[in-house]
This record gives sequence, structure tokens and C-alpha cells, in this order.
Amino acid sequence: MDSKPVEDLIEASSGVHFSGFHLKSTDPSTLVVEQPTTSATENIKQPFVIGVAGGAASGKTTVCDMIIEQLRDQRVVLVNQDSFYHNLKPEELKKVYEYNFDHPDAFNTEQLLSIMEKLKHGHAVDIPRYDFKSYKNDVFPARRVNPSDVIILEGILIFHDPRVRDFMNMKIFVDTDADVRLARRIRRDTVEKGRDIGMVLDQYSKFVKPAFDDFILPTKKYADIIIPRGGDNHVAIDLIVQHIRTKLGQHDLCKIYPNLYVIQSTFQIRGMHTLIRDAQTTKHDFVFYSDRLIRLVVEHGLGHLPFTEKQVITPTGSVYTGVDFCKRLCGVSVIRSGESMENALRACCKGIKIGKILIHREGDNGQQLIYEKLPQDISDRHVLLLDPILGTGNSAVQAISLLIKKGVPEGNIIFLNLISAPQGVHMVCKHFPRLKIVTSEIEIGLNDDFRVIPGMGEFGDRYFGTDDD
Ligand SMILES: Nc1ncnc2c1ncn2[C@@H]1O[C@H](COP(=O)(O)OP(=O)(O)O)[C@@H](O)[C@H]1O
Ligand SMILES: Nc1ccn([C@@H]2O[C@H](COP(=O)(O)O)[C@@H](O)[C@H]2O)c(=O)n1
Ligand SMILES: [Mg+2]
Repeated sequence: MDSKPVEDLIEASSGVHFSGFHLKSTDPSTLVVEQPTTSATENIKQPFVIGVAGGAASGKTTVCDMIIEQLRDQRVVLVNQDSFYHNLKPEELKKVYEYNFDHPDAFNTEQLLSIMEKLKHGHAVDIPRYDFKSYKNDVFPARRVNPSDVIILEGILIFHDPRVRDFMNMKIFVDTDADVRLARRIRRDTVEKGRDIGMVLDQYSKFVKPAFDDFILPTKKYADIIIPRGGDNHVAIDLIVQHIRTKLGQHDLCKIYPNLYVIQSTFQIRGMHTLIRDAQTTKHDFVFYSDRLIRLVVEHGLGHLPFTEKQVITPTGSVYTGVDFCKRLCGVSVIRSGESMENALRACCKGIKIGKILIHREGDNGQQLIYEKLPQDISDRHVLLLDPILGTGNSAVQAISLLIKKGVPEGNIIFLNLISAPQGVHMVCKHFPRLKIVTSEIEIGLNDDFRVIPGMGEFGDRYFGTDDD
């Protein structure tokens, strides 16, 4: 360990929150953390992508239409996998009844991927229109599709390719009985597509049914939601629409990381942020409004702890069924700024144990864990990790790695902060997907000195009054 006195190291550590050191290994073991790559300019609004799979004629298009209808105030675009059917070659056209339209190879998945990449990055695209009668995708002019808030990807094999699945924030499988699917298919193919019933039945037994068993049904396991009865299931569709609305109201990062929680913004919260971010705000006001915000974050974080049901008798002699708080918890503050959050935690959790970690962020490649004092039984506790600012994520990764090394299950850690830079969120959420981050605002990014922008300056100095000239 460094021979410098601990006080010097505390001073050093309380300086730059966001030093951009390259953390090769946090816990001596193996963790390799790359430098953040997301810049502020990459802050493109991410669309919410929904995948809808299911057997042919299961009701996928019907479900999508209902979702779109209910989301009418949002910009929604529907992308059908059918649009990416390969054009049949002349020899394939001659023997069209021997062509398997239900096999993954029937689709031009590379084209679908390239279109999705463009839409995701905010570019308009041209999507082919497939003609079921001529078996061609260039008979009709392509459909111009603009970037949207919600993209719905629909098709029998839309969950088949993992690269396509990776685009999706939500996956729905429409689960309809085989006999219903067959009955609907016969009607659709004979009435709408003008096909002969004998051919429809042949195609079904030769290709459609085997492909459903071999390729479509096995992708059901990727679904987040399985809808029985398709469009008849109004409750499921209402719930899905509600969830999409919630997601759209959240910060884009919350759509990517389900373990990130940004507390609901109000004008009170915005007002407090305005005060603590203002360089002219007095120390007294800075501390007062930081404390108010920290209290909100702490209360929100406590809401993520497990609970047990508890019944009590009220003064009227009635039974009230409520919950009992989780008792096995502790705080861990990252010295020095994290100590500003201890009072709020103590105010909410009587007698809570609070451990401390000091990470030296400058010199020595910034990788030194200088000091730690943690409750001995920390591995049996839920841990509220306290640090008001998440910048590059390097210190956070190191602190979390130490807790895990001490035996704390990743899922038992809640990381509380006031503001988080997207780079830090990416780093922490990617490495620790089971941990939860609770924060009050997401920042624009980091500047060239790896300081959070817009940020609020050196939090520790402003809070503890050590920023005087
Ligand atoms: N719940 C339903 N009740 C009756 N007919 C339905 C229902 N859902 C879909 N259909 C009909 O079944 C056929 C296939 O439905 P569609 O939504 O196009 O399925 P998919 O897109 O999965 O092939 C269509 O003709 C549609 O009108
Ligand atoms: N030329 C084609 C192309 C596809 N099919 C069948 O369409 C089904 C998929 O469409 P859904 O709307 O039901 O998802 C699939 O089962 C193909 O067999 C076709 O018949 N002719
Ligand atoms: Mg369809």
C-alpha cells in the first residue's frame, strides 16, 4: 500500500471524480474495463423496439395493429419480416410449390439488419413491399419509413437470428392453437391470395407445420411475453401498451438497462437540481438542496429492498396487512463525496451500519484501493453503495468488485447516486447486470477531462466547504 498518510489520499480522492484512468483490473482477478466509448454526441434517441413472433396466421399482424392503434400519439412504425423474402429465381418460380417459405433461409436477414441499424441511428429507410402473388419484392415501390419512437418487428422467424433479437427491447410471442392457425390460413390463402385449397394443405404439411416445430416454436423461449389467443386478448394488449408508454417516458438508458432507475422528475426535483448545479449557489444552499435530493434517492433506493408481509392491529381493532422492512442491510460510502449521503441513510434507517471505501483515483494508474472498513457480516446484507456522482464508472466498478469479493451477491447491491453520466451507467450496468443503480438525473456525458457535464463541479469540495480559495 502507498505510504502517504490517509488524510492526503482522502484529499486527493475528493478531487476529480472522473479521472479517466484505464482500469485494467479492479479486483486483482480478471476484470478488464475498457475506456468509455460513448460520447455526448452519440446521444441519439433510441427507439423502443418490439419483436412479435408466432406461427403463420397466429394473429401477429392483428396484435401489432391493435398496439399501434392504442399508441396513436406516438410515432410507431411496423416492419414485417415478409418484406425481406428473397426474390425467387426463374427456376424457383417454375417449381414454387417446392419452395420453403417457412425456412430461415427464405429471408434476406442481412438486409433486415442493415435497415434496423439505420432506423436505430435515426435515418429514414426504404423497405421493400413483398407481393405474395408474384413472389417478388420489387413489383411495388418501396415504402419510405422515417425514424420513430417505437419500431415493431413482426414475423414468423423474427426471433430466429440472435443479431435481430439483440435490437429488441421487448419480445412478444403470439401463441395460437395449430388448428386455429390452419383454419385461418386456409381462408386467407384461398380468399385473399387466390390459392387452390389442395395446394394450401400440401404446403402446410410439407413446409409450414415442420418449420413451425423446428424453427418457430423453439424461439418461444426468447419471448418476454406470450399472448394466448392473439388479438382476442385485450388485457394482454392493454398491459403491453401501458408498459411501452412507461418505457417511452423514461430516459433512453432505462430502455437498455432494466437495472437502471431514474427517479420520476418533478418541477421540485428540477428546481433543486437547478440550484445545486448553479456555480453561484452558496455552500449553505448547496448542502441544503443536495441533502433534499439525496434523501429522495435514498428513499427510492430503499424501495428496491425485499420485504416480507406483516399484519398489525390498528387502534380501531382492524387488521392492516402491510410489509416489514428488510433488516439485513448496510451502507457503504465511497470516501469522500459518498459520506455526504450517510446522514440521509441514517435518517431513514435507524442505527444502520455504514462501511467505507477509499479509492485513489490519481497516480499509480488510479487503481489503488487505499482503505476499506466494512461490516464483517457484509455478505449477509443488502448493501446501499453511496456515491453522489457516477462519472466514468471506474471507481464504481472497483468499489462494487470489492463488495462482490467480500461475498456480497451482485443482486444485493443498490448503487445510489445523484447524477450519472451515460458512460458510467454503461460500464456499471454491463459489468453488473444484477445490481441496481438508482439516480436522480442522467447527464449529457463526460468532457475531455472525464468530468461530468453539465455536472455540478467537485461535489465533495462544494459539500464539505473545501473549495474556498
Ligand atoms: N382473434 C381473431 N379472430 C378471428 N380472426 C382472426 C383473429 N386474429 C386474426 N384473425 C384473422 O386471421 C388471419 C391471420 O391473422 P394475422 O393477424 O394476419 O396473422 P399473422 O400475421 O400471424 O399471420 C387474418 O385473416 C385475420 O383477419
Ligand atoms: N410467397 C409466400 C411467402 C410466404 N408465404 C407464407 O406466409 C407465411 C408467413 O406470413 P404470416 O403473415 O403468416 O406471418 C408463411 O407461413 C409462409 O408459408 C407464402 O405462402 N407465400
Ligand atoms: Mg402477418
